[in-house]
Amino acid sequence: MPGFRAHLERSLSAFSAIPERIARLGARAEAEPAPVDPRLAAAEDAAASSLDLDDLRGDPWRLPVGHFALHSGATVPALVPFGEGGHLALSRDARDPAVAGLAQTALLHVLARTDPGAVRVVGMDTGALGAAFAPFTALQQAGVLEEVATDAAGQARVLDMAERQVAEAIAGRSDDRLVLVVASWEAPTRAHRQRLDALAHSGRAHGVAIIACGLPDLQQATRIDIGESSATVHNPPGEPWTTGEEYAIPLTLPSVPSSSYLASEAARLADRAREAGTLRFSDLVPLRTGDADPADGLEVRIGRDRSGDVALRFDDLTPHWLIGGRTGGGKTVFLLDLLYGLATRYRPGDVALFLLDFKEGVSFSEFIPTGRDRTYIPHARAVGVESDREYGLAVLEALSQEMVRRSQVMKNLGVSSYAALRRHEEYPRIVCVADEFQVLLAGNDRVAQQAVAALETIARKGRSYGVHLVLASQTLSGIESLWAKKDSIFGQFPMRVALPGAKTILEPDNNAAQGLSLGQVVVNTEGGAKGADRIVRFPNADDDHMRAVRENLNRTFADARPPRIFYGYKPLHLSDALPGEKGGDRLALGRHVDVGLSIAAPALTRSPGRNLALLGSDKALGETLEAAVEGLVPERRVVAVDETGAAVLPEGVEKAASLAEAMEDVADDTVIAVWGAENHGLDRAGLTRFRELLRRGPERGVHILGWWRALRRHMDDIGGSAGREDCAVSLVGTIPGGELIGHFGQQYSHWSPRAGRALLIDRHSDDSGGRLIIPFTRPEGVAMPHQSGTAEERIF
Ligand SMILES: Nc1ncnc2c1ncn2[C@@H]1O[C@H](COP(=O)(O)OP(=O)(O)OP(=O)(O)O)[C@@H](O)[C@H]1O
Repeated sequence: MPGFRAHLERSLSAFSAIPERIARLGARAEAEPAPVDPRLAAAEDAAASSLDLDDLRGDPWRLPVGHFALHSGATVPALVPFGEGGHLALSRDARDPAVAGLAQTALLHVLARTDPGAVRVVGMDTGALGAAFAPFTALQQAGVLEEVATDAAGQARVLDMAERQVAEAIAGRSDDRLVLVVASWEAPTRAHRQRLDALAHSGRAHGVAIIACGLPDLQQATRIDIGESSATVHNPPGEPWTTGEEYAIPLTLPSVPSSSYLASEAARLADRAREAGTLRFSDLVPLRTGDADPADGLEVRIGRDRSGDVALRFDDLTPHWLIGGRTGGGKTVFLLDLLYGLATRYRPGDVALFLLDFKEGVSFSEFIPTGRDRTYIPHARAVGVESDREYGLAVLEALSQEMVRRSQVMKNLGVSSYAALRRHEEYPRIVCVADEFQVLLAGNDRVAQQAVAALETIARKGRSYGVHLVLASQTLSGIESLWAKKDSIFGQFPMRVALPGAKTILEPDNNAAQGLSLGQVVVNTEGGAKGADRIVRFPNADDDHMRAVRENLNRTFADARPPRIFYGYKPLHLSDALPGEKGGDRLALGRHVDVGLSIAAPALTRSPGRNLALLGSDKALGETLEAAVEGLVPERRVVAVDETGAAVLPEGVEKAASLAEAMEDVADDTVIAVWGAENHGLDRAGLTRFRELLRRGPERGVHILGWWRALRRHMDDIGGSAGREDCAVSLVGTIPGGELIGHFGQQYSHWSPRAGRALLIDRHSDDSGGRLIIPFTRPEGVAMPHQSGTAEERIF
């Protein structure tokens, strides 16, 4: 406002001439009241009337400190420069009610004339235990008055905060101001005093303004000496009012404000701050759908800090993020803010989300269709709910493969960055979020090792191909595999997001996350380094708004497919299989734990060894055999032998009373399925015949599918290691990996049985170590046949 500034300078220079004239009156002026020189009075009045008091009073950085009484009897408000214009230093501390009143009024003056959030306040009152701030409880509750120090530890904290403010301003990360009000300061230590002086020195230009009561010698301050009946104002540091040291017209301090006035004004300002600081989910996540360009990075608003809205980026500088916080600290909500923000800013063709949740509970249910709500986020390509570690690994490996694919395309196009690739091909940026990712890396087993390797590849190279990781965890301390690789992997995660209770997300010497409240987060884009922190407030998620966003997205992108969902806890049934996934020579056993949940269906071809052994005592394997058989009929002739008495045989299956009967004159293209094969009751000749069928059957379309509840019995029945190749496909249930080594080999020792999963070993495939599958089980509600006592007796 150059006009105003020029006007002010003119007015002030007129005022500054007055004391000079007083000075010329010499000693007479001091000795006894002289008759007023009418020219002086006229000059004072002229100067006073030329001031635009409305403008001056509206300036937050002109503190009202009382008024000057002119010789004519008129008064003019004293408004001293503050902030960049200097600090304010009063000769008495706020235990003097007049001083307290002045400091309190000055503070309210600043807050009332600046935008909410533009000024933070901290205080010290060690001499009166915070009494000077008592009327400002509402401001404290609203977070405007951030801390009042009443002891040495508090003083240190307040000085820390002010120093951080200076550092942030110097680094260009904040443009708000911090007002430090020292109401009283009992016996400051030398070190603390030096820190205050340093703050006074550099704070003026870098965002810290001090009102110092009882510290008249503070540097860079307009000093006011308070006498019994009046006060004297010294020259403001940046704006001399007079050629002398002090301003000769005495100052009358403002009358002491009532505490009820102070409290009601504080409450008004607190309400205003609260309202302005409340960021709603709908502010971050608009209903309309955006089409921002992902070429140079993804940007998403996640909340607000002191200087306004905060947007974070996935780009070359912050390609991968690490998020931490205690349970209940708001991690899920933060992720919802982030992901819904991305989904409303970018088209599904430009951003692809892969969401993995390794904890119990359904964090990502807001992205997928459910029974009650068919809407979903079309950007989500794959969602793992209570994911197996193997599923997480499969997703990471799929992302690595996608990077390889993109690298080949980029090579062909002669480009070396994702941004350049986007000029030719519309590959989406990929954001993969793994919640409680430490589960994936727990221990030092095969999955952990492979997951670390995949993470490392993506972390190192993802930025070039537009692939980004967000790893979230309640704790990082248990992640042995990752700690071992700490430097190599964590170094690739410059973006650190620390929620309340986060321990190891920031550097060990950085305690910025301490004292965060729910809804606040520390964002640090320098790998958690101390001093690079922004405290950001993010909104709570809103179910109704999320649903409205999903509905809108589903309307706008009606062609987008729903995400592939992996429910770690849900059983699968053959009835969910697509027509092309079963029948013919496909033996549908379940689904692989992979990104596409591909069908696990070994082929029953005429090659040697194409027989199946289901191994383990869990009843679910019997149900898997039921599904396998059901998938074959009616295309294949199936003869079933149930030695358990518990099988539910599908329609169209022929029954045989025993394996011996089933093996009589077997026609070509016949499948023999046996439940409880260890109870076959074959004699020596029968066993020979059985082994012969295993060996020679497949070439004429005859296959044996058998469920053995004991591995040793299976090994004996097929003739030990000599018959191993005759049964090339095995589905292993409850048998621990250690017991598999003898028959299958060392590479299967990793298998640890668990409910709802089985290990598919196909000696003719390339999968070293087998593949984890979710075997098909019997749909609930299928009646068990009457169980005969004899059958039961034979099992146990
Ligand atoms: N910004 C916020 N403002 C207000 N309330 C919030 C905010 N963020 C989270 N909450 C509330 O805090 C509670 C816990 O949040 P959330 O479920 O996100 O935590 P979490 O860290 O994911 O916990 P857990 O890991 O145990 O699931 C919820 O009731 C949520 O509504």
